Amino acid sequence: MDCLTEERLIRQKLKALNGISSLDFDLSNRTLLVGHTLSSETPIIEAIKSLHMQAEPLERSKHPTSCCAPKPNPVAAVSCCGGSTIKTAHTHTTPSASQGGQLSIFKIEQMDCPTEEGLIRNKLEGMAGVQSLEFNLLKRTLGVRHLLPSEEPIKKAILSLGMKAEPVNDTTRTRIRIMQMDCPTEEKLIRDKLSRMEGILGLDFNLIQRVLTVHHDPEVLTPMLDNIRGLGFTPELEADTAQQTASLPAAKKWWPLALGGMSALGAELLHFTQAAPEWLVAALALVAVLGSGLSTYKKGWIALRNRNLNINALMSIAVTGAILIGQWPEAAMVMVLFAIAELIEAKSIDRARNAIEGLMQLTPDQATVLQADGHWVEKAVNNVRVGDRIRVKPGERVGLDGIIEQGSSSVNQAPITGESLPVEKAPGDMLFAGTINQEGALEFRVTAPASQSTLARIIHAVEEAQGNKAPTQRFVDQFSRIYTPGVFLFALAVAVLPPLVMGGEWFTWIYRALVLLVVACPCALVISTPVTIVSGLAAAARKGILIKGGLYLETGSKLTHLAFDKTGTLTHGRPEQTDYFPVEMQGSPDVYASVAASLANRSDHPVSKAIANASLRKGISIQEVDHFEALAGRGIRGQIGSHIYLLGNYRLVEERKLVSDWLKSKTQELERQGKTVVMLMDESRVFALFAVADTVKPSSREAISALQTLGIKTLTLTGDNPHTAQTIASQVGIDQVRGNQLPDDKLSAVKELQQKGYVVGMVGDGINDAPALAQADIGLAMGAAGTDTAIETADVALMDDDLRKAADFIRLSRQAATVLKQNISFAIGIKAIFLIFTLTGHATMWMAVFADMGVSLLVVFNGLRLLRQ
Ligand SMILES: Nc1ncnc2c1ncn2[C@@H]1O[C@H](COP(=O)(O)OP(=O)(O)OP(=O)(O)O)[C@@H](O)[C@H]1O
Ligand SMILES: [Zn+2]
Repeated sequence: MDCLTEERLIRQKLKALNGISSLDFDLSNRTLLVGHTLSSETPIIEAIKSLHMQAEPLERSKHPTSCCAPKPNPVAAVSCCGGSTIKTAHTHTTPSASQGGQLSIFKIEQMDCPTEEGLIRNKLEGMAGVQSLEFNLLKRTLGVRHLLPSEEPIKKAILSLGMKAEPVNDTTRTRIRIMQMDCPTEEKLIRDKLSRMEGILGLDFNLIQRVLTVHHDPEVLTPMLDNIRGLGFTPELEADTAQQTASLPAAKKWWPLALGGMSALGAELLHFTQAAPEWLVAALALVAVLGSGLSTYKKGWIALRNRNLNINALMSIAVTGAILIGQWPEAAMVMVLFAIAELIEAKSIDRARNAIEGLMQLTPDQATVLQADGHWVEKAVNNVRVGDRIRVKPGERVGLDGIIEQGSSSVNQAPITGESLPVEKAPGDMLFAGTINQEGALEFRVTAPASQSTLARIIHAVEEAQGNKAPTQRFVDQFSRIYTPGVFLFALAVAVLPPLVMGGEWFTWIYRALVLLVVACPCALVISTPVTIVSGLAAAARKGILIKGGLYLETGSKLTHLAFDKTGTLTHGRPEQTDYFPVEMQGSPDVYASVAASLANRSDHPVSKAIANASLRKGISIQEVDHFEALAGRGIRGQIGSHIYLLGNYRLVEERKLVSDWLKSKTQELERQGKTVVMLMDESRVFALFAVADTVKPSSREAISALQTLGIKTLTLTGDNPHTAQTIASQVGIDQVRGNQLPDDKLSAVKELQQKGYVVGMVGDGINDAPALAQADIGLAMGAAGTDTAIETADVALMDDDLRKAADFIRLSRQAATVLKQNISFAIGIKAIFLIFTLTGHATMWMAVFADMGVSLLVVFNGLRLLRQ
């Protein structure tokens, strides 16, 4: 547990347990303090285990606020407000036996459409020892969590489906000799560093041989070596490195299909004109079927052997059937049309896939790096290290993430934020890989290796998102699992029942049954959904909206409420001090200003920053602060000299019973002007009053009205006081306001709406929003480009600070939902029509294939339309 993702997971899991009163996360120490009334810690540990994390109890809490006297036997006792400190180990990169399974990742080149997914799922799901499967059709990888002693049975099972599974771990296992590494201290250092890296799947230390074996993604090799060097070690790659690069699938030959097409046309023509003997027609048809359909037959046979009725099996049966009843030209035409349809579909899916890969090509391969001797050298970006200094010329694309050290320029950040209006950048500002420097030369210091740049992380997240299925996708998968066998059985009945029972003609009814087989193909349905979702995700990414899965893309269309926090979301989050009133005069007013500034200087909270900055600008001196502490939702506390001071809001003054009439009316007056008031006090007196004011972002107003046009109810949940909150809310036009919200209040506000049946999104940026963001149906993070965690933890990450993107997201979601609905009703509608036509004898087989192909193409193109958004 070392990032907000895990915090969120655990929070959601434990919330469901009865008897848990509080959760206190400390990510930096990987500890979690649980306040609970449970008789033992076992349920907590079990719950965490179910998340694939390992929790070890450290001790009973000696928390000062605990109402319990220390117990003689702290472990056995049941306490009224027991606290348990639990240490969790981050294990999702190196799974251990204790979580019940091992994760093997395979690359399967032939697996790129839902047909293959279904085939593999059927085969593996029933297999003893297999626990769960995770498909990623875009990356063509399959993750299998299992209890098997080796990966061989899995590989075999996949091979029996005609596909080849390459274990990802084996393709990139690198042995690194590190001479300085011979004791556990060094092991821990390296383990800590590397296990946090993306793309590292496992670490094996051999301290005797001083060799570290790493299972990793090929592209992280360089940054990994750099990280090891960064720890002061000299890694040497072993000569016998077992590194193989997975071979690309051979390009499909086009001539058999062309030959098949010509032959099919020829057969049809000869048959129609009766210009040639029937055996020639049959021969031509056979050439057509074999030329265009051999691979369909192969795949169909494999599917049938595995008792799976996929499209290939259906087509093989239909075509064979047509041949058996002597419909040669028809069989040929059907097979050829089907092969062409498959080809076009594959190309269309590639287009959706490439839309994401296209994002990656935005970064240049080379960067100009400053050498120790003062020269500038062109280097591959993959070899550039964190800390290197890079130069970008005007008009050049930035190769890596970094912080500007020299020069100023305007930068087009559209590849990251989707906003093509250039942004002014000066020393100290972040620069992102993939963005375009416009008129000035810039020099910057690299802050992340190429593989970990913001853009790389966006692409990675979009790729992962594809594995996170939308509800519609699940529905379609399930539907097609029933639909296909259903129609198949129906076709069987149509073939035999009318001739047997009603004296129908065998030929007619068998033919109709064969047409039904073609109609039974759920291809259009199955294919349109992922294409639509991927297109939606890619279109969003290009606009600077990172959606973390089809689920959120779809849920976005159902949102009824959107909640915002105020600071940094509606406002700029950079308040300025506007007023200062010393309450008690003792010498110069600067005395209290200095005390307040000293405390404030220690905090990152925008209110504190404003107060510290105001004093610093006036040249007021800052003093040493001891025992500094943040008081959530209230303010801060610290010791200066021998005296303890507090700086915080009215709630803090009330709690210390230091309220006076003057203070109350002054505070309210300032708050009504939209200012935030904090006071400097100790335990017995209030010394001074400060007011700070934040400005509303011009885009917020527009964003709120755009949301209201979309019919979304807006509401503000803020830790700030209700008066200020109300003033700011009316400036931007927000419907509802709740002030004085502690993190838990924000969470219950979201919950309350959800219990009324609403679908709630929450936009926030601060720590105080984390619980509410987790509770919301969709948690949106703002300004994600600059922060590491936002991209990883939010459900939807808006790359810049522009709230209008929230409206864009909802609009895109609704479009995607519409396209999904259109596609599904269109696909099912055409099937229904054909069902009737077939039974009444109006449909021929090739019409069915033609219609099926037409529908498939239409729905795929309809899905791809989202890309152009
Ligand atoms: N470190 C701090 N320094 C000064 N004042 C603080 C500090 N922390 C909290 N406060 C006071 O407590 C109030 C609530 O703080 P909190 O962090 O919960 O919300 P916020 O950041 O003001 O608003 P939002 O919830 O919209 O982000 C602040 O408005 C401020 O008056
Ligand atoms: Zn993690």
